[in-house]
Amino acid sequence: MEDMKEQRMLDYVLENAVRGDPQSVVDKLDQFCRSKEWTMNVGDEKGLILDKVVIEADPSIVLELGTYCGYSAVRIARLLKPGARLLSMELNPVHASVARKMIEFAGVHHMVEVLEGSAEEFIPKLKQTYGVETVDFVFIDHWKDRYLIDTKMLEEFRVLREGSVLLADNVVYPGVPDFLQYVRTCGRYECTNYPSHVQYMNQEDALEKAVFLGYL
Ligand SMILES: C[S@@+](CC[C@H](N)C(=O)[O-])C[C@H]1O[C@@H](n2cnc3c(N)ncnc32)[C@H](O)[C@@H]1O
Ligand SMILES: [Mg+2]
Repeated sequence: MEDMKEQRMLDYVLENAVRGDPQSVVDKLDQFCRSKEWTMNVGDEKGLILDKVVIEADPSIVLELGTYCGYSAVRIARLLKPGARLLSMELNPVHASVARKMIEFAGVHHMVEVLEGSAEEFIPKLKQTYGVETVDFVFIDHWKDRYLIDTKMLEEFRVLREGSVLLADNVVYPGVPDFLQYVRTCGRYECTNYPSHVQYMNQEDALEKAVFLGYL
């Protein structure tokens, strides 16, 4: 693992950020990606949109599909109110391990739980195993061919409530046309598009907010 960029990114944070200060962890992650190696964190530019949508939603229960190294988990957690929970799902055990260390260093581990495995595996267990009745906010940022399937699973297992906010990354690049078409046309969501750029690059990208209207 020492030769992986995820480990180098973690080491950079451990050496340069302030323990217990989530903003400094976010800042040092962005600094690493801008000055050393590109990684797939949502990044500082789209991160400002993520912040705005989280603040507006003021969620108590948050789901994240795709933790990677914990950048967005730390970014979201720093905005949550006391007692709020973030459950973040990550398929890759190396990523999950780095993320847990990042989250612990940032001092937000009391509100963030990394679930190691696929979203498909955890969504059906949210109510019984994790005590989650419904979620207030979902950040969707895992593999792009899973956005639509896992969104439909969130509906099927009644994890969404009227007003639940989905925020999906990368809807332009690399793009998720099946997901976008579904949320924009099925009648169950009110959608807003937030144009931006791919993290740490000039390539156009966007986030899509889809507010669930209920099981119509
Ligand atoms: C773009 S990265 C997430 C970036 C993270 N949200 C951030 O901004 O810091 C996508 C992550 O999703 C994970 N992943 C892919 N498919 C998944 C699935 N079906 N369930 C859970 N995690 C998945 C990948 O291993 C990868 O770490
Ligand atoms: Mg992304």
